[in-house]
Amino acid sequence: MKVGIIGGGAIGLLFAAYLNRNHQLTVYTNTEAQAADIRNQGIAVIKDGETEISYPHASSARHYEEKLLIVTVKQFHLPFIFNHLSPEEPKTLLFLQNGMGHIKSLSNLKGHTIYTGSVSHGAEKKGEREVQENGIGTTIFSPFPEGTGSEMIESLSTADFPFVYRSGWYEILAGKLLVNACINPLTGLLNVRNGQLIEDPHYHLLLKQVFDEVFPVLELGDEADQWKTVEDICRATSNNVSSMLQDLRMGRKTEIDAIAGYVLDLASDKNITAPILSFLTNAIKGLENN
Ligand SMILES: NC(=O)C1=CN([C@@H]2O[C@H](COP(=O)(O)OP(=O)(O)OC[C@H]3O[C@@H](n4cnc5c(N)ncnc54)[C@H](OP(=O)(O)O)[C@@H]3O)[C@@H](O)[C@H]2O)C=CC1
Ligand SMILES: CC(C)(CO)C(=O)C(=O)O
Repeated sequence: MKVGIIGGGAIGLLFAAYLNRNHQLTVYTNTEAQAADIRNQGIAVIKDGETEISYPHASSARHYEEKLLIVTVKQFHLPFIFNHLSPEEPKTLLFLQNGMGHIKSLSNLKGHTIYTGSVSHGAEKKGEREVQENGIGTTIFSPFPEGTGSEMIESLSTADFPFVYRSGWYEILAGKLLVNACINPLTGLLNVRNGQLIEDPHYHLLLKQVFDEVFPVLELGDEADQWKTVEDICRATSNNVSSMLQDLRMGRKTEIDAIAGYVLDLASDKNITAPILSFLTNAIKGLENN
């Protein structure tokens, strides 16, 4: 099957390399220079010190031919992508962004079949055509705002790179948002790997304070279960540099607005104050500026 991946970042490169094993892949990059690099030298996936190269097609075109497109750009790139997707013929679109800042605008994207995805793979971009795999996870996909499964997306699934269908996009995305709102700003501010948030007793306390503020805003399931999930993810991704810390280290804009900003807006709608999250948001924005 022909599959297009929009965005040649950490997640885009990882997905392109894995899916290219069984499908005809095209990675749509932001720049022609990156597309040429990928066409000439392939994508290098570094895992446990070993490097594997794969050769999907790459293009910097803004017209996407494939019926299935996986969108792996950051939240703040999406308005540009939406402008190019709107006039396209009906397609199946799978959006893999963390956070929920994009949810309102997805409703304005008419004519396409839309799925949201929650990704638990860990990936770190090491160069224009190099990605380090920090633990393979799962992609949970859900129809948005409602619908059924997708044979096309299901056919991507393999034992070592699974795609799992679950209805109920809100619970899936809000569950991931809770995790990201707790882990990403703190790791960004403290400049620590995810595992340190539970290994150091002081950081662990800070993590719990953020959780106690975010949980009542999102109103998600059982509190003890959700707290355990946050701790488990810190443990499972203990060597990961969170995507927010990666962005800060590379001098890039972070997804703080799509993650903490979304929670703060929701808190304000519900008349809940969230001073710790507000503090963290300003700290991250200050770090972005500097
Ligand atoms: N990395 C991870 O482990 C995880 C990431 N995610 C989510 O996945 C999404 C992507 O993350 P990640 O891959 O780390 O981010 P990156 O910043 O590494 O990648 C985003 C890519 O999109 C490219 N891009 C920007 N605009 C366009 C455009 N118009 N057309 C084509 N490409 C474009 C960027 O190019 P350029 O660099 O030239 O701007 C960049 O290569 C995020 O929303 C993140 O929250 C979710 C789970 C884990
Ligand atoms: C789950 C976590 C925190 C893993 O690093 C992540 O999604 C991210 O870094 O954005």
